[in-house]
Amino acid sequence: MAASLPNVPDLARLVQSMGIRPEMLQQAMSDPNFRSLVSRNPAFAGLSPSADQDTSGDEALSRMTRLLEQAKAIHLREQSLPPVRVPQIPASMLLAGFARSGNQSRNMNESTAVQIRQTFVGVAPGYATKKLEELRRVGINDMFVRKRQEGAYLLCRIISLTSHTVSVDMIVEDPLGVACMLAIYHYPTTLDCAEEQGDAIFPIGAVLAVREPYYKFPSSGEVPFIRVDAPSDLIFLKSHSHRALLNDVTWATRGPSGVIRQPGTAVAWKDRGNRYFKRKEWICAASAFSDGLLQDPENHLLLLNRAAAYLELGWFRSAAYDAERVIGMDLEDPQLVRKAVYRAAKAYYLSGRFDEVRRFACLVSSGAETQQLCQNAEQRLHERDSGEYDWAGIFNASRAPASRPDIAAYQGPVEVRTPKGSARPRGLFVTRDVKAGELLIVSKPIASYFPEDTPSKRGEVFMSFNFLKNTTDKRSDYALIDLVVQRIWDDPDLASVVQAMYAGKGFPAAGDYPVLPVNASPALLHSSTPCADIDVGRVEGVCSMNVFAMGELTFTGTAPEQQEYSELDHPAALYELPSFCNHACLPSAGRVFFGDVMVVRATTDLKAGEEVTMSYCDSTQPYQKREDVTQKKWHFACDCSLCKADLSDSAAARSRRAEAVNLPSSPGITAIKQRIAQIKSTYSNTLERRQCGIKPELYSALHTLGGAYCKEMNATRTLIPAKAELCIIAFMDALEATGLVITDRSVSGRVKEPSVLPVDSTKFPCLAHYCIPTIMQMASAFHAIGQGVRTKRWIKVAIWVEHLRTGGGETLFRQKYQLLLSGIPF
Ligand SMILES: C[S@@+](CC[C@H](N)C(=O)[O-])C[C@H]1O[C@@H](n2cnc3c(N)ncnc32)[C@H](O)[C@@H]1O
Repeated sequence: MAASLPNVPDLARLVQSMGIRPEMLQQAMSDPNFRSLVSRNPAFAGLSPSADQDTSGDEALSRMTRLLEQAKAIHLREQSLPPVRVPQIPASMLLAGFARSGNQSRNMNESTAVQIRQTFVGVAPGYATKKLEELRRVGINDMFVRKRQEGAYLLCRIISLTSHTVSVDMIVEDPLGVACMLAIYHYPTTLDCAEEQGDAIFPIGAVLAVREPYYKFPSSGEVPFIRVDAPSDLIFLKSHSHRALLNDVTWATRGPSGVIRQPGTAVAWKDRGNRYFKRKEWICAASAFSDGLLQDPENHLLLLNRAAAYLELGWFRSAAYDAERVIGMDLEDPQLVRKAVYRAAKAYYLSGRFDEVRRFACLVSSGAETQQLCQNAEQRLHERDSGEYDWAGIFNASRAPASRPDIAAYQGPVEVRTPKGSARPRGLFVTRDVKAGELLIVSKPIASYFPEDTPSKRGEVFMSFNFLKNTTDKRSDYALIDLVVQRIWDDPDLASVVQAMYAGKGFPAAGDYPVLPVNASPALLHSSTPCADIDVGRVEGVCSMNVFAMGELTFTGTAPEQQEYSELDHPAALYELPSFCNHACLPSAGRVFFGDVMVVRATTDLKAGEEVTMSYCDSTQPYQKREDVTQKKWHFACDCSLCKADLSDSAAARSRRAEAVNLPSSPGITAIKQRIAQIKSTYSNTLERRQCGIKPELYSALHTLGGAYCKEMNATRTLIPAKAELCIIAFMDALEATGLVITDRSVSGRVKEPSVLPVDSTKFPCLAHYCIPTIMQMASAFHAIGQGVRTKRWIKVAIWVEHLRTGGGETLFRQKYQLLLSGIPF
């Protein structure tokens, strides 16, 4: 039964105005993830799904896939049609319609408003690289719809307030008075900004040049609009150099009403900027200070304040430049000098240029805050150069929501290269022999997103259709693209790094890596213009192919501070070095996250020159599912030792195994045992299997069996030692299926060598992260039957595995598994 549209006034109109056809929404409503969000929203009261609407995960997935396919078909159809000219729509009509829909969304009551935000990834038509002076001016009526106007720019001015869904939209007019809607995507900080902030960034009356504009029809509707995907295509015509372009321009209309008078002096701009700053509207503040500096380029207060705004925006290069300029002015006021020194030091610190921070340690003019930064910088330099970290302290700090630990990045014995004389693609390799557990990389993200960063708008339903991956993405996946654009805004070297990263099929080959420093101007000339043209399409590709969901593969029990995220939004980040790591289902390296910091360690001994691989999928899934992920999303066939072992079994055996794994879960021990027997019978004793040494599907089933014994005893609240032993044996079998070599399988009697671990500690299990919960449950079972020595020995095994996986030894282990350890005297 199809879900009916929610009984919320304006929703239907809102949905329509966003280009979402009602039937598309109907289909989305049949997805359980989507519905779970909706059902938790009071605005959707009356829409709670009834039992007969429930669908299995697979069914929901195929519905979402159909929704995506429909959207893609509309997009492709539109692209296949020839460009057309359109009849002119009077500006007054456009303005009236736009104001009506804008007012509706502005007037929505925050608590009951339903906002459906739909967007697409993979539709950017390109980005402009030619300077404005090299382009010819066109008017709106000169443009064709469904066409990017190459070699041209549109001169226009804003004549409406803004409206905001995913893009910031407004009505603009050209000098002839012809109007159209302009939609700006990916402009820094606008994804979740308030309407008023949109109005301040794009104020009525502002004159803009849109380089190589793309005029298009909306996904539903007939009124075309100009879509700006690359925010660097947009130029605010403010500076003297740009004013020259306006000299011969006359405007046919008297201009819009509602223009807010611009400050006439640098001081007035400063005051305006300070007001924005207080409201944490950093980009508006930076723009106001920049405008003031256009009038008075040497104004130290404007430079100092702009440095503070840039720090908030993550534009550290320009923040340091502005602050250094103030330091260079030798001001007499010691307080101002102290501020300048601190802001410069902070900019270097936050951009990881810790050596630069050192410079400020001996300055008489530096205050206590700077001195503290200098001390911290010494600690960071030690981390960066030695790879020695206080992991327990970092773990503690990373328990806070949206944590971004203050530590240095580290590049251990690894390098990115393309293997010569091999079909292997470019990847990450060790430069010397390393041991299992050795630290390879500590990576701070290029950009990271936590749902907590943006206080969620109640009732928001964010749908991002990704045509590059053919997936319906989470809000985080889309938000990450904007954050990367924001980071690139002020960092030309980072732009080259992104250019050098894999962006997926359909993009020009990635550039060389490592990248050479870019010869660019030392800072932003104005906050509204990025340091380089931004290839947004490539940023989308890079984010799509390299995003990491932070927090995956961590297991600490259910710690109360662990944040629960909706299925539609979760923490996500983009990293530099880890993105060059190729995949293996049975990888040579594993990752853990401390907040948004990714730590990569070897999971096996590696000889110099061997490849560092990580798993892109759940390695306990059967071959077919893993292959599906690597082929469909990444377009390659994995040839790791696990895949070789699986392929050495017959195709029929692999199918039977997949079938057994996919059987609906049954809690009964007999059923689980049957499934184990079925799975076991599908593995052949081939050379490849023996070399690989693991049976992940069997691990999962045996772990479930051990858990079922525990559950049974918990349910009856009776401890039956014989059953506890069966449970322990199942867990041991499970651990052996992950490659752990157990040297003492005894479950009762005297322990012969209590000080020796009951495992071969020269053989580290590749699937270490799966082992910990199993070992901990087994230790609990030993504890329950009064086997104190065995309990301690197995916890020591867990510490050994966890240390090699995460570092931090017993101290970190105790903190991390506090909850699981509670009740076990250790
Ligand atoms: C995240 S990138 C990894 C780094 C990439 N090789 C590069 O040059 O930047 C993912 C892409 O690398 C390639 N790749 C990753 N693992 C692979 C493997 N095991 N075999 C072949 N190609 C692989 C695929 O093209 C995949 O889409």
